[in-house]
Amino acid sequence: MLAPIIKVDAISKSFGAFKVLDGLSMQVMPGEKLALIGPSGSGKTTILRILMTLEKIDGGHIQIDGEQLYHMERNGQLLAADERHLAKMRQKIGMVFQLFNLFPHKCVMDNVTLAPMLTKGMARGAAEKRAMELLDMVGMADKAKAMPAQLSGGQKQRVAIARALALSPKIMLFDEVTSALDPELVEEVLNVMRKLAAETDMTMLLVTHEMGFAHDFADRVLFFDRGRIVEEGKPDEIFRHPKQERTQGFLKKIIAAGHRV
Ligand SMILES: Nc1ncnc2c1ncn2[C@@H]1O[C@H](COP(=O)(O)OP(=O)(O)OP(=O)(O)O)[C@@H](O)[C@H]1O
Repeated sequence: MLAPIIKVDAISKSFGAFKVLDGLSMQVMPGEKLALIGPSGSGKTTILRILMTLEKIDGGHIQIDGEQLYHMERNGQLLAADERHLAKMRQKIGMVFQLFNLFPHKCVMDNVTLAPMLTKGMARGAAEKRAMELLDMVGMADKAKAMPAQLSGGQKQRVAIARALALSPKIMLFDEVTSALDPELVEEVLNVMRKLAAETDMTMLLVTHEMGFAHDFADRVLFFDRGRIVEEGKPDEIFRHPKQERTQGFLKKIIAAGHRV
């Protein structure tokens, strides 16, 4: 039996008095392509940031690739995080953000090679060779010497994807990666993600408001509402035959706004 690569068990997370995640549990199998959908503020970004260790949890358990991310005390409190352990776990995961977050003063090539050289001690030559393969894969090999400011949003995002892949993660997290793009640039980024999904066996989690893409891309769709997963299923089940009223209401609004689901 294949074991889940991500196991989230009853986690909670509050920002001040506001409970963003409320006993959230989910499991992801290796190689699965998951879409996380749901209303604004339902906790989708927060769970990705937690998996990436950019946010800590208040309670619950997370296992990634067979190892606990955090250790808890008996009373359920988080023990002080072991930074070396977290750094090791973080290398299993790549994340692409809505706003690219490229290093503005570094060229495309240096953006991609920095992490492998710094965190894995990779030699420059090997890091550049790998970076060129990745830039080629996202169609950006001819821009290796360009600075981020010279690129379109779609090009920046494709570089950000190459950069996230440079540490050869087992899991890739995509947080609304096309939301900040002009409409005509969305497709070039989605095409890279389609290619990644088709050509690699990476586990991919995608937070998106592009329901049409979520439908085509995902093996399984999770519908989030108020910090919990209210419904999950295959794309056709969720998009064509949602069972829960809240899922139905959410999709109705999306369709009424003229979007494809
Ligand atoms: N660092 C933070 N400090 C305070 N509040 C936060 C922080 N991060 C997120 N929140 C709040 O937590 C809630 C959930 O945010 P989250 O970004 O996870 O939702 P989301 O489902 O991804 O929404 P969206 O689709 O709008 O991105 C929001 O109300 C947000 O304002």
